[in-house]
Amino acid sequence: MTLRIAEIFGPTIQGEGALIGEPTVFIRAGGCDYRCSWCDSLHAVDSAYRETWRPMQPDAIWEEVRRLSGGQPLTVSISGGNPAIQDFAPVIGRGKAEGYRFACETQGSIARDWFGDLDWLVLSPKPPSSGEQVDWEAFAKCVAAGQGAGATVMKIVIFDEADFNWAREAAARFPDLPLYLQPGNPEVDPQTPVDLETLSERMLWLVDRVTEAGWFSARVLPQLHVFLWGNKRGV
Ligand SMILES: C[S@@+](CC[C@H](N)C(=O)[O-])C[C@H]1O[C@@H](n2cnc3c(N)ncnc32)[C@H](O)[C@@H]1O
Ligand SMILES: Nc1nc2[nH]cc(C(=O)O)c2c(=O)[nH]1
Ligand code: SF4
Ligand SMILES: [Mg+2]
Repeated sequence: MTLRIAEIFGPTIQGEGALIGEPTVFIRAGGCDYRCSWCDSLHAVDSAYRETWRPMQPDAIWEEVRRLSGGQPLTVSISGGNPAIQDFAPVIGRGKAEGYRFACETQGSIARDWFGDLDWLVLSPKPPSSGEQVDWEAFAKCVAAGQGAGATVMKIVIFDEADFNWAREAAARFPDLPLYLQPGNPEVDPQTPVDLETLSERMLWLVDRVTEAGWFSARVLPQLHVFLWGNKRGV
């Protein structure tokens, strides 16, 4: 069995959500069933990049993670694209046998049995600004598939007032999931430097909105890696 892999990189730090700041190696799967208007990982989504995705056996993927981490167990972050398109069970199995932990980032459109093998399942339903429409039945199946997982959390990207209002309703559907909000980064071209002032303004706006609304169950975090490295790949 081979998997389509866009990149494997690290160790770096997890820049988003519940595990922010934690050293991690990323496995980025190629291919996505969504086309978010502001996707910051188009090189793992757009079929124009297809020929850059490597077909890899689970053993080869695992060897690369082990090499990058020097054989020292850490948290492996599986992202994409949508990693749920493919079967990561064999990779997770190999890693867990060696004491590694696993987190996975997915939009929650496709449920997988292996979600239950994860230490962290990060479900990131997409707000209106993405141009995508959430299938809440499929999303609920992802939550159910993650039951055996160490923890399942929700992470929502917010660009504007419409996204904010949508996020409040989305969060209310799953009140038991710990909730992370992150401001959207409007500049996703790897060639264009990010404007730190714009990012700070967006973060401040979101903090203001959350506090004004008395939304005290939410945590608001920036994309730390974008502040540090902009849209550079492989970090
Ligand atoms: C690139 S996606 C890959 C995993 C999966 N497809 C998903 O969307 O959850 C990883 C995370 O980056 C977030 N993201 C993508 N583009 C972004 C942007 N322009 N600004 C802020 N977050 C973004 C997504 O919402 C998701 O939470
Ligand atoms: N450092 C770092 N943190 C991240 N958190 C989520 C990422 C992703 O693209 O899935 C990401 C990424 O690409 N780099
Ligand atoms: S679901 Fe994730 S990887 Fe797919 S297009 Fe949207 S942000 Fe990008
Ligand atoms: Mg990213």
